[in-house]
Order: sequence, then structure tokens, then C-alpha cells
Amino acid sequence: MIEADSLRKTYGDFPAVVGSTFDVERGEIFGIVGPNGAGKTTTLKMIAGLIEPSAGSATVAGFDAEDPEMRRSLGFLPEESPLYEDMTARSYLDFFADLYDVPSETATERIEETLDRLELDHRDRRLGDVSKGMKRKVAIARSLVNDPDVLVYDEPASGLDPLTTNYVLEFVRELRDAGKTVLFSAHNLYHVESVCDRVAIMNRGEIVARGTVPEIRERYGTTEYRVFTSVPVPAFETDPAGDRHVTTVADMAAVERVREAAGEAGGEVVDIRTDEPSLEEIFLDLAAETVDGPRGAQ
Ligand SMILES: Nc1ncnc2c1ncn2[C@@H]1O[C@H](COP(=O)(O)OP(=O)(O)OP(=O)(O)O)[C@@H](O)[C@H]1O
Repeated sequence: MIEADSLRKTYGDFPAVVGSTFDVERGEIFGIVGPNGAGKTTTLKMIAGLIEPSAGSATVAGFDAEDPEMRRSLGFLPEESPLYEDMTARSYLDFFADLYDVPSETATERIEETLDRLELDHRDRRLGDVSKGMKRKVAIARSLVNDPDVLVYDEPASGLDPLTTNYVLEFVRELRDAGKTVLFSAHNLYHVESVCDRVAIMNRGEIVARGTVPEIRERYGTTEYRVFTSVPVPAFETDPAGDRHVTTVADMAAVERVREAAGEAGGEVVDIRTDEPSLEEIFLDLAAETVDGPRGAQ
């Protein structure tokens, strides 16, 4: 549903994005995660047809990202979404529905339904007087006025309180369940880990890892095994753990060596636990590896 092929964007001499390639399938939630300045917004804007790539191309719902026809299939939520402060949620959304030529009856029905799903109160209050969370909900509702198949959301939950954040992430899931395709960016790893089917980790303008969270864990993370034994294991660095002893090793072959050593010492293995790295730990490792990456090498 979305295809990004070697997207590149250079501002003067500065390579903001050095080659984003990924695809998002219909009905999938795909997250781009990375620190500030990684190139997430630039990538999303190239996909939304708002920035012209310096090289590479993108398609959305079969249309070239730069084809104005593509806009009919797309709902874009910018990172900052200034609203017309003197309008109410209803009048603001009506205004955008009109821009998209949505027939007024359909628009009213669609807007009310979306605002119901977002549990948005105060629909007739001036937007200048509503909370930040409500403003974000209105901006989300705006991305849906043309009932697009594809949603591109830049940091949809950034700066919101935990309750509203959960609300927004749950809503993204609902969109996927309703058959929409969602591409979104976040710098909070928890957001992508909890809702995305697949993720790409971006750093310094390039995608440094991509896949499902378990795939990324398997490929880039190091799982540790904690082997609990009934006796200290002399050949290994063993720490006391209550009335047992624990040895931390990196792979199953080492687990077997601990088992043999414990047997030789007159004891046995009583438990084995694995510690999976969090996406955050993997992310920090990958970010450290690319410190001298493409941008640094320029
Ligand atoms: N119009 C521009 N002119 C010059 N440099 C730009 C421009 N837009 C973005 N950049 C630079 O390109 C890099 C990538 O910016 P981008 O906004 O895509 O990052 P991001 O990952 O979305 O970061 P954030 O999480 O802070 O929004 C940054 O170093 C930014 O300063």
C-alpha cells in the first residue's frame, strides 16, 4: 500500500534522509522510530507528497506520491497541527470535508461518527479554548474526513498525557482493524512496540533495522541466559541468588557447559531464564553503531 524506494533528501549539503526503502502492506501498522533529527518527518513528508525527494520515489495506494490524485487516498497528520482557533471542532472538520468535496450529508455523518469514536466532547467549543489532547483528536479526525485508505501520522501521541496517549494508540489499532493502513513515526519506543506490526529504526538519516519487533530482537539483540544451579559453578562467574547460584551466559552451548560443570561440582541446574533485550536497548546499540554513519561520513 505504501512503497518507499531509496528516498533521499538533501538540504544544501546536508543529507537529512540518505536512502529510505520500505513497504507497508494493506491493513498494517508500520512504525518509524528514531531520535530527534533522525529523518522521520522528512521521510513521512516525502511519502505524503509534501516534500519532493532529491532522489528515489514513493507510491501510495498505487499512485506516485507526487501525483495530486494520491491525496484522495491519504490522511496526513502533521507533527504540529495548528488549528483555526476561532472555529469549533465541527465547523473546522466541515470546512476540510468541503475542501475534499465530501457531500455534506456524508460529511456530517462521518464527522460525528469519528468524533464519537474519539470520544470528543465540546464539539461546539472554540478550538482555541480546548485542551492539547482534544486538539490532537480534532487533528486526527481531520485526517479522516475524506475516508482515506492510508494514514500517515507524524508523532501522533507526542506530548500527550498517558491516558490520551493510550487513547490515541488504541484508536490507531481500531483504524487498522477497520482495514486502514497506518504509517506513523514516534521517538517513544513503547509506542511502536505496543501497536506496530512492523517497525523501521531510523538514525542519522538511514534505516538501520527493520522487521517485526521479535525479528529485530532476534537479529540485533543479544539474549542472555541466566542459569540457576544448586551449587556454585567454579569455572564460571557465579553469583549467589538466595539459596541458589546464578550464572549468566550468552548462548545455549554455554548453558550446557554450566550444566556439566554443575554436575561435576556435585550439583545440578534448577532453573534457566532468558532475558530478552528491550527494543530500547537494541535501539541504543544500533544508534551507537551508526554515530559515524552516513551523515558523519559526509
Ligand atoms: N527544511 C529544512 N532545511 C534544513 N534542514 C532540515 C530541514 N528540515 C529538516 N532538516 C534537518 O534534517 C534532519 C532530519 O529532520 P526530521 O525533521 O526529518 O527529523 P525527525 O526524525 O522527524 O526529528 P524529530 O523527532 O525531532 O521531529 C534534521 O537534522 C533537521 O534539522
